[in-house]
Order: sequence, then structure tokens, then C-alpha cells
Amino acid sequence: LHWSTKLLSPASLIYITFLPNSSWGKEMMELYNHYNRLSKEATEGQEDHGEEWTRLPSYNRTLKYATGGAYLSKIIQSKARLFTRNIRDPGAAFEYVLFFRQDKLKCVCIFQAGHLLEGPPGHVHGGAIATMIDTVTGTHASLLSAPVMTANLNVNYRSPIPLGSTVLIESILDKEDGRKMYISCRVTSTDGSKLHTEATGNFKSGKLFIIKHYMCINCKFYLNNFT
Ligand SMILES: CCCCCCCCCC(=O)SCCNC(=O)CCNC(=O)[C@H](O)C(C)(C)COP(=O)(O)OP(=O)(O)OC[C@H]1O[C@@H](n2cnc3c(N)ncnc32)[C@H](O)[C@@H]1OP(=O)(O)O
Repeated sequence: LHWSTKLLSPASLIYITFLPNSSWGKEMMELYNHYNRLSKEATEGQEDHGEEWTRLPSYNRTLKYATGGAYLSKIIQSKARLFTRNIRDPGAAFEYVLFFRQDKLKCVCIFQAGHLLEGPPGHVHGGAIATMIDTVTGTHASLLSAPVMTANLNVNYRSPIPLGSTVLIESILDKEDGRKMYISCRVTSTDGSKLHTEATGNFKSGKLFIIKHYMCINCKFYLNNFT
């Protein structure tokens, strides 16, 4: 089990990651190690690999302190969790890690789909795939600009994803037009030979979202709280 903690300024802005976990299969671990080796921290003082990725912290909600959810009681507000991080049983649902490559403005997500994500027998539910695509592309758009809302997500399912398997979700910025970001995304087998899903998304950042997210950390992103 690899623990990593980071303290961001001010002191209240702490995020903790505990990735990977024991449920990660061989393929997931190999890919994680591969991108980790190419990530900023890991490459310091080592030979230049020509590409530099940044591993994004593992968020379990977008704001550390409950500020939203007018229809929820205060107690329930504090229990709000990011949809993809709300099942605690390791390996049961969404196991994923995200890396970002600044120079190419692209993201890669390694995703291992657990048994609770079944749709067609033995395969991943289309809604779960769309959820991961929304998460990756939405995170990507937020990193490039400011917190966003998904305005449009167009998903084409090309071949089913076997339950329990590991896939790659890669996203790139197609176009930026004011506060609108256009991002496209491909879900493939880990060797890239099989295309599972293709998607395009349109994301909108707005003044209101920015004010609502005024507590975002200095790297223009969200807070994490693993309580
Ligand atoms: C740390 C973890 C990070 C996790 C990331 C997870 C990411 C998850 C992201 C989500 O899932 S967000 C939840 C799902 N999305 C929503 O609930 C959004 C609901 N819709 C809205 O809130 C508004 O419709 C929206 C903010 C998208 C747009 O409202 P605006 O009032 O800003 O839009 P407006 O009508 O003024 O249009 C602005 C521009 O956007 C365009 N637009 C708006 N809706 C669109 C649409 N649906 N498709 C394409 N274009 C659209 C519109 O044509 C126009 O283009 P132009 O500037 O060129 O005139």
C-alpha cells in the first residue's frame, strides 16, 4: 500500500491519496508504475524521458467543506461524495487513477471496472462508462480552465468492456472558445488495439461556478477529504 500525503497552503487544504490498493490487478499496477515513473516527482534527478506527466490526487469530493445541497440536511451534506468514489469496498466499482500531461494538454486515466458496474452480463454498464468519461473529460476541462459543468456529452459505444478488465481513457483538448472547452476521449484496451468507446464533450466554465468554487486550491483545482 502506497501512502502519499501532501500539504497545500493554507494548512486546511490537505489532500491525502491512498492509491494504489490491494484490488489493483497486474495490468493496472504496471500502467500505474509506468506513468508514475514518468511523473514529475519520480523523474526528478533521473534521465529525461521526453514526456512528463503529473499524477492527479484522488479526490472523493469537489469541496472539502459542504457548501451546497440545499435539499440536504447539514449532516447529510457533510457526507456528500463524488459518485465515482462512493463505494469503499476496494475493487468493487470504479478503480482509477488520472495523469495529466501539461505540454500536450492531454489526460490519461487507467480504469479497472469492478463487479458492481455490471450492465450486460459480464460487461460494464454503459452508464458507468459514461460516468468515467464525464469524470475524465470534466476533470481535464477543469484543469485547463476553471471548474466546469458538462453541457454536452456524446458517447459512441463501439465494443463492450469486460467486467474486471483494465482500460485506458485518454482525453485531448480539441478546441477552446472563450469559456467553452471541447474535449474528445477514447476508451481502449491497455495496448490500444481495441477501441471500446469514443466520446466528445462540451464543458462550460462560468463566473458563478468560479465564485462557488472560490475555495479551490492554488493549482486551480479541488479539495479532497478522505474522512
Ligand atoms: C475533483 C473531481 C472532479 C470531477 C469532475 C466531474 C465532472 C462532472 C461534470 C458534470 O457531470 S456536471 C453535471 C452535469 N451537467 C449539468 O448538470 C449542467 C446543466 N446545464 C447547465 O448548468 C447549463 O445549461 C450550462 C452551464 C451547461 C450552460 O448554461 P449557460 O447559461 O452558461 O449557457 P448559455 O445558455 O448562456 O449558453 C452559453 C454557450 O454554451 C452553449 N451551450 C449551452 N448548452 C449547451 C449544450 N447542451 N450543448 C452545446 N452547447 C451548449 C450555448 O450554445 C452558448 O454558446 P455561444 O456562447 O456560442 O452562444
